[in-house]
Amino acid sequence: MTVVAAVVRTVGLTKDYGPVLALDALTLEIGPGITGLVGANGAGKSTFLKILLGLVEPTGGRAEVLGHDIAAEGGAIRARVGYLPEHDCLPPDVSASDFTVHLAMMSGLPRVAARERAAEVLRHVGLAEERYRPMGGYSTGMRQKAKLAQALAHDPQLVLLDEPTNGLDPAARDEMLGLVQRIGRDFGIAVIVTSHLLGELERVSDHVVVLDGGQLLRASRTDEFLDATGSLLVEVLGDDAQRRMLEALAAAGVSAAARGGMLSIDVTDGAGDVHDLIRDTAGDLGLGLVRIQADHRRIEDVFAEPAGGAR
Ligand SMILES: Nc1ncnc2c1ncn2[C@@H]1O[C@H](COP(=O)(O)OP(=O)(O)OP(=O)(O)O)[C@@H](O)[C@H]1O
Repeated sequence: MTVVAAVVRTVGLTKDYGPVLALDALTLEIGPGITGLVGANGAGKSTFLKILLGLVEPTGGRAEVLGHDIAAEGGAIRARVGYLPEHDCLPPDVSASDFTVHLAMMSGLPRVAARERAAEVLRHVGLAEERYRPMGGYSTGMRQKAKLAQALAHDPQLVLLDEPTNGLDPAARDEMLGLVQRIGRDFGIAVIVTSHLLGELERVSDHVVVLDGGQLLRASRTDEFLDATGSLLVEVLGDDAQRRMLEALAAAGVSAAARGGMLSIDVTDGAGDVHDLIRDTAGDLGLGLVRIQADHRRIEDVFAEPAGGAR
């Protein structure tokens, strides 16, 4: 059996910025693959990534990245890890090509190899055409791609992506999530990607880690996380559709509640049976069944539950 080493391991990792406790004794292990790091604004996600890179010093605890101790081996870590920072960091007068070549050379690649590598990563992120234009004229989506390209320039084993979908419209967001998925699945690079939206990360992550107030709220495989939701969202159309559907389901012993224009239906006792029951009930009542979908948990719902894992 292959033993898969942890990509990141922390023990009691703590960071206070004076009175603000950004990370509160965080003990955590992150494996290979794509890990979504989720939490509300201020939960400590950016601080966590910056500590792993040696950009911020912890006030307590310890951490290892790819088996290297952050306190003693920052150089070795930065040589193997790529970073997409949350905030804008691109010089406006420089092209994505020059920027990426420059960073690849700073990481130790000779000029010719750096040029080849930059062209390759810029093509991967979809900036082949525009790569010679100054980045000041780029759209937000293009800027995020340029930030992603520089994170990949030195062929890292792990990339830390801080809110890569921030400020993107839905199409650009989908494209960025597709790129994140390719980096993890096709290139075999471990990815830790943050967002304040669980919904978008569950699509691409193998694992999800939820931080709240600098503490670990939950860490599990994404499919376990989704299973734990235990409910379906159902949309029905017709006269007084929601009330009639709720009554019929209650009579069949299934608990359900109205949520916005949808019904949230408990399926903890067997999703297959409940699917059939919903379809048949809507049919019997002469209602149009528009859709049945898994009830995707929102971050607020996770925070509303007691800490300590799945229900
Ligand atoms: N340099 C700093 N000085 C003082 N407080 C800070 C500093 N950086 C972060 N904080 C505080 O630490 C807490 C955690 O911030 P952090 O940026 O790590 O969270 P986050 O989950 O990444 O949120 P966001 O997405 O808003 O950046 C917040 O309360 C923040 O205000």
